Amino acid sequence: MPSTLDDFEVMATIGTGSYGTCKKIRRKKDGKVMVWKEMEYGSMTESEKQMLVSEVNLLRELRHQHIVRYYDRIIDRTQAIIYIIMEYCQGGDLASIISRNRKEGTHVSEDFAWKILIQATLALKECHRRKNGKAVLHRDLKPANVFLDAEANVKLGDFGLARVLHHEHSLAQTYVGTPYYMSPELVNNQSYNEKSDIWSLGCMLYELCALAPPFTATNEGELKRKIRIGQFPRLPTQYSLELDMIIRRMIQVECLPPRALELLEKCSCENSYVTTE
Ligand SMILES: CN(C)CCCNS(=O)(=O)c1cccc(Nc2nc(OCC3CCCCC3)c3[nH]cnc3n2)c1
Repeated sequence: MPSTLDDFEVMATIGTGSYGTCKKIRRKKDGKVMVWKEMEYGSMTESEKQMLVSEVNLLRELRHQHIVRYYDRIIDRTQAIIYIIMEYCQGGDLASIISRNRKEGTHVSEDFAWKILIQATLALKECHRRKNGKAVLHRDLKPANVFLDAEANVKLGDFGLARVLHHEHSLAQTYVGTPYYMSPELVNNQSYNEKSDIWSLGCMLYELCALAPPFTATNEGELKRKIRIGQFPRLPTQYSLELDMIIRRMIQVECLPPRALELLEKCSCENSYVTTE
């Protein structure tokens, strides 16, 4: 029996992203707390709607302890809105942690940084594991898309939605924001691939620790130049050389960054945080 909007009650609006609004909801039949993301599709062309359908179908296939679980979708054809129903992450997002640390002049611990690194890399490994020849790329890895559950375990969110967003009519096209995590492939107008996700993950982990992205600039041209050069400061000295080195491996221009699997092999000799899969 497909879900309908009446099966849920809205508890609160969590926020609005580049694709629409995210609301905290409760399923009436059992009280389970979830979220739904509302996306208007009225201005999409047929091919863009097809892309949306295929991205949502890909979300349905992603089942992993460190990826936000997709539960269902409801299509309201009268309002041309699709509601994507997903797992609620009680711990919020990393963007909120970074902005709080910036304000208070504090830093996440080394243990926390390793935990996020390993769990997010496990999530990417799962997505990049080719399923019938088609890897699922995130395409928009950033602190606002990395959530935490009640035990501060990573839940990677909003997979694939970025591709839907960058259709020519979407609001996201007018979405402002400097692309600090732009990978060398994108700087050189090459196609986005798994290693672009790893590059963005490295930039995100760097910002989690240093409270600033590795590459900053006042305009896109300067940012692209800095990314091509690929030099950035070491993490704050409270963080180990090992952590700095592994993040540096992910943000490498000359030789492409490692794949998720290579990273995890490297982590397993560094730390005992690697969760058993
Ligand atoms: C824009 N900011 C001020 C955000 C304020 C809100 N803080 S926060 O740190 O995201 C926060 C606070 C408490 C709970 C949750 N849980 C949560 N949030 C999601 O998306 C948030 C949404 C992402 C796009 C932009 C708008 C917000 C989820 N997606 C799938 N499961 C989700 N669980 C998040």
